[in-house]
Amino acid sequence: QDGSAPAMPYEGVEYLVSTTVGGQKLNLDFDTGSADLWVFSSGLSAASKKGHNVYNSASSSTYKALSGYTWSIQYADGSGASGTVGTDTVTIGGTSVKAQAVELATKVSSQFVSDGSDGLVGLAFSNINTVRPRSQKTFFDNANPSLASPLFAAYLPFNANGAYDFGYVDASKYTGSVSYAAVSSSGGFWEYASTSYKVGSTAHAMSGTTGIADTGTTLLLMVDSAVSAYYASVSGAKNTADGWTFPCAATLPSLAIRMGSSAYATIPGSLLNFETYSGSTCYGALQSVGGGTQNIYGDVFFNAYYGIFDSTGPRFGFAAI
Ligand SMILES: N#Cc1c(N)n[nH]c1N1CCCC1
Repeated sequence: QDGSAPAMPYEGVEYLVSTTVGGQKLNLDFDTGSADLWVFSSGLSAASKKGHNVYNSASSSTYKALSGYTWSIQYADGSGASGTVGTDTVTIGGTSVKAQAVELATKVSSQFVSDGSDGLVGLAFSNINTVRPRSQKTFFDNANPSLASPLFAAYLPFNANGAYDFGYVDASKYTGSVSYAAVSSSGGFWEYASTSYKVGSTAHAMSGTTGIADTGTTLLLMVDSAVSAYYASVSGAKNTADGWTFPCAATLPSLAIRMGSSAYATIPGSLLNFETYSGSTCYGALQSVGGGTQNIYGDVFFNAYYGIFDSTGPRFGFAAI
């Protein structure tokens, strides 16, 4: 049951995909960095529901409660949500899963109330799903057996409509050839070795570092050694309390990231200026991951590369768009 669903850019911070849950339409944030499918539900306070589409299990004829099951998730950015669980039919583009675990939010943090999404579709590995007493499978894990090829792909062009393809690689969405990085899923992420990078044409080691392909994060978050080396080449760059800024007039070098043991993915300088910070000062799309040795390659990466999440291996494929 292959299919493709449009992904609409929202305020430059995420891409939303129209998804039906029990016949009810919601705009969900597809997140390859987490593994819970959760939705704004009728059980939320009126204040939390403001501005959102809300799923009401009582009006779905195909909803089944999972009695006594709960979920609670905290994201690295401090946001979070929690609630109860049931199953329902979830349809994304042409791909449908009956009895998909749907996590009903009865509490959401303020970041989600002011965000454009009506919930998330987690597409990381099911071993990090938060449902208790028994963890639940992701939409991709459930759909996988019905797909022609056991994979899905993310096409997220900068400030333009993109797509998530399920079950096939769409050759019309990229140029050149696909390179692959071997994935280790033990941490629950689409994680691969990422042990060097280039600022412009100058290569630097980044030993012992990995990267995760994370469509639920907006920016490129990397270890401090790489971020400092990058901005050392940008005159006027400063590390402020809010993160790295630089003069908007600066010419930004490209950043090539080694993916697995093979090829580099090159992010052009044009994609590394995220937004105006204040006046003629701009804010970088490359920021510090804050600690540890795991880089988070978010939407900015996907603005330059079609990403293929292939459960054979598993492996992560990338091809320039
Ligand atoms: N923090 C964080 C985060 C991440 N690393 N992947 N997805 C995230 N979120 C999805 C919704 C809010 C945060």
